[in-house]
Amino acid sequence: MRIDVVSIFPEYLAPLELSLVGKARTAGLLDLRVHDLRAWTDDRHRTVDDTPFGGGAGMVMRPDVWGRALDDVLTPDAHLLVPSPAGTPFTQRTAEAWATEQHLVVACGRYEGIDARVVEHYATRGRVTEVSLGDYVLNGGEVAALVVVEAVARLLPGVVGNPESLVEESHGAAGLLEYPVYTKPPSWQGHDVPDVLLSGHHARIARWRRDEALRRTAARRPDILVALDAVRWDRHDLEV
Ligand SMILES: N#Cc1c(-c2ccc3ccn(Cc4cccnc4)c3c2)n[nH]c1N
Repeated sequence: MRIDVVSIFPEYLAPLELSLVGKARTAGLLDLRVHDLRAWTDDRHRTVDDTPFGGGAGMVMRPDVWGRALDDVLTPDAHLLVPSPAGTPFTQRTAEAWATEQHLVVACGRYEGIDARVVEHYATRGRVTEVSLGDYVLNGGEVAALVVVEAVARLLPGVVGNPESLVEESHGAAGLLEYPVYTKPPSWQGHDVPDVLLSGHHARIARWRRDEALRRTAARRPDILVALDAVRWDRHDLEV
């Protein structure tokens, strides 16, 4: 998979050289390219923004600069992603879908956003998705680019050592929040690891983990349970 990220702060994406994503790049599983939008400016001040038509506070990113950049970076099968507070929510399901793509291009806006005609134009030439991390306001699209790249890259075959671990994660295949995890020592600061986890009884451990995942999901994210109409659970077991 190839992922291109275009930003006026390319150094914001430096953390993607570390850890799992860094290893995926070294192993040739991910071709990640980060570009400085200012490379496509046409003036000595390397201007990327201008005042908004219709007035209002802040500045808007110019369509011509973005157009030159995206014309260079996009390929025929690319999916253009534009982080935005007005975008559709990015979820694990989104990450799973995008992990099957050949080429993702992330256009990181700043200021008050990118001139709307950029999305309008490239939607006539290929797939474009305005995507949001959640209902809060960031200063630009770079954090979303970090999140999308990591969430997608870790799903690529060969990136995560044990693919089975992807199934039991929060929001994984079962859709529930993940159960609590423990390691040595068996007792710490007066807090003991649940006995069942020390029992070696795999069926009981699996049941305990399932119950804990359900309990956590019911307590913290009842919306997920409502959405998971396939999940059959007994309210009495949850005592919630
Ligand atoms: N994904 C995502 C986002 C963003 C986000 C993404 C891109 C840009 C480009 C500029 N801003 C600042 C800005 C602030 C207010 C209005 N319009 C724009 C961005 C915020 N905010 N919150 C999210 N979940």
